[in-house]
Amino acid sequence: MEKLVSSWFNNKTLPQSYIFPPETRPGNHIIPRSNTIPVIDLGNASAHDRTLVVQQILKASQEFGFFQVINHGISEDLMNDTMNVFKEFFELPAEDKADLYSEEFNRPCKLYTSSANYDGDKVHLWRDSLRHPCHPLEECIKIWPQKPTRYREIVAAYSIEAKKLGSRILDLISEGLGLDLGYFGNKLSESVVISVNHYPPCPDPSLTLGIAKHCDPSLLTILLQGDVFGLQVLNDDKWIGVEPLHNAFVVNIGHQLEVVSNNRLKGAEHRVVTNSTVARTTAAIFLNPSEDCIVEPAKSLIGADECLGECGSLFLWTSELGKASLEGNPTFAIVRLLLLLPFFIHFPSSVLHLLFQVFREKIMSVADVGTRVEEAVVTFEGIAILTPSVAEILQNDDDDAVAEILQNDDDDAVDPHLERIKNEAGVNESDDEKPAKKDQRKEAAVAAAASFSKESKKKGRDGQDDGKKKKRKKKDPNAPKRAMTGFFYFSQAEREGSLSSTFPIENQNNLVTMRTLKNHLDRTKSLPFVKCIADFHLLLFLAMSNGLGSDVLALAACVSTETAVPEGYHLLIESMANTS
Ligand SMILES: O=C(O)CCC(=O)C(=O)O
Ligand SMILES: [Fe+2]
Repeated sequence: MEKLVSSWFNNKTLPQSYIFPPETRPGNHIIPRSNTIPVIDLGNASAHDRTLVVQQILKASQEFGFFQVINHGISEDLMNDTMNVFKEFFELPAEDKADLYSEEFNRPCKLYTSSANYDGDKVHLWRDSLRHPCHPLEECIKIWPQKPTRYREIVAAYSIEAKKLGSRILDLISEGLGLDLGYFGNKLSESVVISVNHYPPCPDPSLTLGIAKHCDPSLLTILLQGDVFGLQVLNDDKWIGVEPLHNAFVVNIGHQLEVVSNNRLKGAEHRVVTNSTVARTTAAIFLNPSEDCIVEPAKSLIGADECLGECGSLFLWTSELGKASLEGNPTFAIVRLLLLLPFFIHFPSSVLHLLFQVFREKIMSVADVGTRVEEAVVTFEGIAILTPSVAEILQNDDDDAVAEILQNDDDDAVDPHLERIKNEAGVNESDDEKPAKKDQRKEAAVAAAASFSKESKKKGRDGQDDGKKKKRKKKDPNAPKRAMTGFFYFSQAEREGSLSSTFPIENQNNLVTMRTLKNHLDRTKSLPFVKCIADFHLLLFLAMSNGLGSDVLALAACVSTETAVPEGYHLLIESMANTS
């Protein structure tokens, strides 16, 4: 509680831990506040000008990823009441807020400061935040703050209206994209979370940030920004200040909408600067897909030249998006990749798991996370586990194998991943989790287990495709421990940290060339070749260079099963490296 900026900021100079490095701090130059971000009059949307409004929204979403809406149908009184009740909340005496303060990542309703991972912050953010779910209301409202006394009543009314507004805007977007009306309804926008930000006056706004540069991992965000300036959007490499407009909402496209729109719409990076005179309070409503929702590009938006599942298009897609944001903050590039990977990949599921593991580790290791990265990872994991390919496997697979995996509780198991699956499935679980949550987790674990069992049945122990179903033998308790499959090998290796992804990631400071490849091969030459190439970024680099292209799939399969790389590929890669 004493870590909250609002608990200690008075009369202090800016502590070192809040000072951003020169390249990311706002500095002293004045960012113009302008009305460049389009302002769209939704009052016109119901009349004959609907098509025009649809076009304006689409254009703004493509060019800026941001727009403001006026005449949106939410009353001025409700907007004012909501803003006031949030301000009053932050002004409450400490003892009235103490119960809500938490540093626990998963606590659904919590008051916290800086990011969701205060101890992991490289630099702290100059903000306190109250965050909680808003839907379904009857369930959520019970955990909301009880003070100020009108909090629940006002925020309930507000969150219902904000969700309705979000759905209206999503309907206009679906119309613009040529999708069925209601395409974004139901699961895609079912989860509603509010994040109330409070930025106290700051002793030196040039050195710190309220929120570091980020892109929202939501589907759509609706922001009540009040009348104090602070939000800036990155456009064409320049920061634009978003002018606070009376009675307007700021709307922005999140990562999930980028994915569904197959990158037709873009989620822009934005940040929050502080000021030295007045506190700023804002409330962002995030419309997110529900946990069990499959998020994928709408079929009708996939062009004829974008062949899903082909390695080439995967890499094209990701590298294009990746490069754009690598220039700024590599974390967000990784998050983008995470969100996109499952839909563009037909790697065997074991390789897919491996990639996820590597990415996850990478995200966690990039310290400059700004905010919300963890949430993106959580969202991603929900999505990843329910990728269409896994769903398909589930439909066709025999349940015996899955059940057997889940019920096998002997603890000589050498498979850390299996342990994780079992834990996720609640085997031996004695906690008091809610049954619905448990069911969801179980489903997810069954999906993960099914994908594993399918792969291992298909491939056999030695990684060769034998196509035949093996009869399961009864287990001999004295038998030696079985060898690990490639999949488990990597899970284990990752746990022990030996699957460190050492091949450099291309970004503006790091140009990855054939020379880089040569250095990497020289450094790892004492290892079997398959281990030298067991690195996602190396595989990515190979896929993007002329010469290997979609053959990288075959290499990835060798990596996943830890089988020898065919001599031809080995020689080809060596000779590519030697051209440096
Ligand atoms: O407070 C603001 O102006 C923006 C907040 C924001 O970007 C967020 O909560 O994701
Ligand atoms: Fe944001």
